[in-house]
Formats: sequence, C-alpha cells, structure tokens
Amino acid sequence: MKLLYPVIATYRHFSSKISTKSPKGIGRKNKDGVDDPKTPKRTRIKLTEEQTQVLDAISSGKSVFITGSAGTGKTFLLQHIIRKLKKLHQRSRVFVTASTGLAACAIKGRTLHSFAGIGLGMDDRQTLLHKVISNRRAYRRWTRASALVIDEVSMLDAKIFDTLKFIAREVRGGEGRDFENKGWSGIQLVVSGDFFQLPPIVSRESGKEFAFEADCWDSSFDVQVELTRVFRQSEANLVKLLQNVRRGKVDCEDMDLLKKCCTKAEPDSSAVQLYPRNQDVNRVNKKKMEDLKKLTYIYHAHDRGEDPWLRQLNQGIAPDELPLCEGARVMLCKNLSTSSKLVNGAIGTVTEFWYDNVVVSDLWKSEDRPVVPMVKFDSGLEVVIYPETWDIVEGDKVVATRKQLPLILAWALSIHKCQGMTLDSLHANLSRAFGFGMVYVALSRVRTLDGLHLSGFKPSKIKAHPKVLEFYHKFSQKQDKRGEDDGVSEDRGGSAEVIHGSNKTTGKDNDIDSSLVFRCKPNSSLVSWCNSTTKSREGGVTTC
Ligand SMILES: Nc1ncnc2c1ncn2[C@@H]1O[C@H](COP(=O)(O)OP(=O)(O)OP(=O)(O)O)[C@@H](O)[C@H]1O
Repeated sequence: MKLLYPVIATYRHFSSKISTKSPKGIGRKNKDGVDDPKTPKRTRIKLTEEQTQVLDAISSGKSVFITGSAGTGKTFLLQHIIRKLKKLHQRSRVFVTASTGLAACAIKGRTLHSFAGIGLGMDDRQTLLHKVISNRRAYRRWTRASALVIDEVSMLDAKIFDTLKFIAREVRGGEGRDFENKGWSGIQLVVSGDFFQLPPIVSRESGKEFAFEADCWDSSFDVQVELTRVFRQSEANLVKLLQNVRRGKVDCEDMDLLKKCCTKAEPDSSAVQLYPRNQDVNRVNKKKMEDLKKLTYIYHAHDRGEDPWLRQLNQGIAPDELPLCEGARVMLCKNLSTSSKLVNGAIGTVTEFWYDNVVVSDLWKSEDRPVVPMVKFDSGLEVVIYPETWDIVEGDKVVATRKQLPLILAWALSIHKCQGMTLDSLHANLSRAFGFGMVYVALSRVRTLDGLHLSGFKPSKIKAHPKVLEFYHKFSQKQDKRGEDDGVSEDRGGSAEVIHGSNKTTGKDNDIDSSLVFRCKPNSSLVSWCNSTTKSREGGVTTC
C-alpha cells in the first residue's frame, strides 16, 4: 500500500465526519434480531456488596473516601458513582477530577488543579483564593459545584487538600467559617485512592505529605470505605505477595516467587517494559522504533483554544507528536469500548495503515489521502484507530481541544504512567526504583504470575511509608471496632463512618457503558484522519 501525505485542510474536512461516529454499533442486532457478529455485546458486571454499599451512601448524599489495594475496583466503581451523581445533581454541577492528567483521562475528567483554578497550587492559601476569585470561570465552577470527584488521591498533598476546602468555604460560605466544620460547604465529595501507591511530590517543609494528614481530612467525609476484594489477580499466592509488598514486608514464600520472576525465561515481545525513570522509557521506545526500519508516520496533535488552556493540553496523556510504523507496539490511552476491553491501557501492535476511500472519492482525485493505523490488540481484536478528542471544559464551555490518535508507544512505560493500569504481561526493571510504593505499583499491574518478569530487583526497594502504615492501621482498627455489624454503621466519634463490606456480589446488574463504536474488520468506508503527518525512514524525517 502506497501512502501519501495529507494536508491540514483535509483534517478540517474530516473533523465533522469524525464526530458523526456513534456508539450505535455496540451490541447491535440486525433486522432479524440476530446479534451482529462484528459488534460485541454489552457485558454486565455485578457490583459487590461493598461496592453497592458505597453507591447507596452516595445516593443518600454522603461524602465518601474510597480506598483499597490495587485492582479492587476503585476506578471501576467511580465510573458508576459518576453516573449516579449526574442523576442526583445536575450534570453540569458534577465535577470529575484526578490528581494527574493521566488518571483524569481514565474517568473522562480533568486535573483537580485545573478544576480549582489554582495553577500549580504553590502559593499560600490567601493568594490561591485571590487567584480563584479573580478568575471568573474558576469562581463559577466553585459556586456551581454540587459534587466533586477526586481520583488517585495518593498523589495529592495535604496542603492542597486543606487549601481546597478553604477555598470551598470562602467562596461558597456555609455554616460559619470554622475550618473544622464538617463538609465542603454543600459540595458532595467523593475521593478515591490507595495511599500505598505512588505518593505526592512535596517539599517536606510543612512536615505533612499525604492528603490524609490534612487538617480537614476526617471532617471532609461522612463515610470512609476500604474495598477488600481484589479483581485484577486471582492466584492466591500472587494476591498474598502483592498484599505483603504493599505493606513493605515480604516473607520467604514471597521472596521465592519474586526470585522465580527474576530468573524465568525472557518474556515475549508483547510484555510491556516498565522503568522507574522516563529517560529509560524514551531510550527503549526510540531504539525499538529505529530497529524496525519501517516507513514512519508522525502524527501531530491538532489543538484548538487559547493559553493557558492550550498549555494544559500537554499535561494530558495524548502526545503532541506520535511516530508510528508497522510493527510499533502501542497502548490505548482512552477508553473506547469497555465491553470489548478497548480501554485505557490495552496494548497492541500496528499492523498496517488505511486510507479513507469514501472521503477520498469526494475530495481528492490524487492519492493525497490521510491514513489511520490498524492495531491488532493482544486480546485478538483488530481495530482501526481514529483520532479522539480531549476537551478542557470551563463551566459548560469547551475552551481547548486536542485531537490526536488515542495511542502512545508502549514497548516501554514509566511506572508513574502505568499506575491505574491492568497489564497481561510485563517486564519491570527495578534497578533504579526510588521512593515508596513504586515496586508495589509496578508489580500490581499484572494479572498473573506467568505474566510477571523482573530484573534488577532488590528486596530493599520494597518500601511502604510509615505514615501510610499507621493510617491504614488506624483504619482497620475502626473496622474491627465495628465488629460483627452487617455492612454500614455509624461511627460518629468525631470521625467518619467506616464501611468494611463483604465480598459477595449483589443480585443487581450494572451495565458497563460502552461509549464508542469501533470496527473489528474495517470495510471500504473508513473514516479517515490526519491533520498533518510527516514521514520518515530510518531516522530521516520528511515534513509534508
Ligand atoms: N464488581 C466487579 N466485578 C468484576 N470485575 C470488577 C468488579 N469491580 C472491578 N472489577 C474489575 O477489576 C479490575 C480492576 O479494577 P480497577 O482498575 O477499577 O481497580 P483499582 O482499584 O482502581 O486499581 P488501581 O488502584 O490499581 O488503580 C478491572 O478490570 C475492573 O473491571
């Protein structure tokens, strides 16, 4: 297949066509009522009893903190919660955020800092308050908010958490200005995360690091919940190993397992290589691309909007520039279809590039056609990947937009980038691991022991922060106090109620929303895209 270069004008033409893509194909039946084999059926996943209890608490307007080890379904549950909140409150009054752009992407939200209008949040609280008040849009968000969701709270520091509550109370008023008062002046708060995972990056001046050390932490929640059932892994010895690594203490049995992971045969090329540092990640990806010696297309993101929002687009996951060629290992960085496992983190290989015949017939007589990559995912699905849109929204208005293929190169990933992901096979090089929780985050991405390969591993790299250990120790003491209580009970001794649910599933079915259509076997009417690509061979880059 001969590939030629598209031009920017063609992109403009396509943008409307792309937006016509709808989710109708998912689970579709033909006119005889028979399931269309090309489109997968919706799958139904039942919430566990503990997950249902959380949802019930949310329905009754409570502010909730959800924690639990990796793979217990915190993010999965948040997606249900967000839908529930949007039914309870007006949609535009529910703000979905996360501590990082990457985590925000997984729940179709924005960063907490951008919601709050506090820039990097480095100033003192009065300056930040002034910043919010003088920013009409940020001020409006704070006054409109009925519910605020914050995911990956482990990476949020105590000072920011206190500052946000301060801003909420100053902007919205409330019953007195006593900082210790319960609540965020009428905002229903839903916060999720596992403090044993990656910690915040903070200066140690204040002596407080983690959000749970914030003065207002306990008074911010009616309910604090620990999810206990691990879904990501099912092998008992792996679950036990991960629980021990999480707490920074491994026994002989665990060490034997880890040693086996260090010595078994090299993983196949489908294993994702995890590194603690970006330098190594970039080096490996670049080298792998070069080794393929294939015609390379470089996809440039198409951005619209103004600063400062334009700049914020670069903090998100969609790359500004994405080089692709046949054979490139790639990872989806957006959820396309949950039921088909085309989710953020799904890994595959570019098999070829496709033209758009329909558009071409309308627009071009020549061969100047945009191309889109076909990706064969490791699940077996082969899908043409189209550009996606990432929006920054202020109130109800979109203020900046990035259009780019929802892919990143994925021979190697940083451990920071993989927090939140599920991987089938990984090779973690932990020789340069640093800080608390890093080894736990790396190991807990994998589903099975078979898929876990390690190198450069030293037991001393397994570290859990003493403050985090203490926080969870107190947490479990509260749970123990509840004793035999069945499910939710009140614990109003100055702190929030604690739920420790059982692992049974409920009878209720809960739909997993499939939000985008894709084609398993692309036909001749591919929607095509490219705003401006460049091509290169063996390192030489040609710009169109
Ligand atoms: N009730 C459930 N039944 C079946 N599978 C579930 C259930 N809840 C969650 N899962 C599955 O468990 C896996 C892990 O979920 P999720 O990524 O939400 O965990 P997490 O707690 O956010 O993990 P991490 O802390 O690593 O980000 C996902 O594949 C999800 O679909």
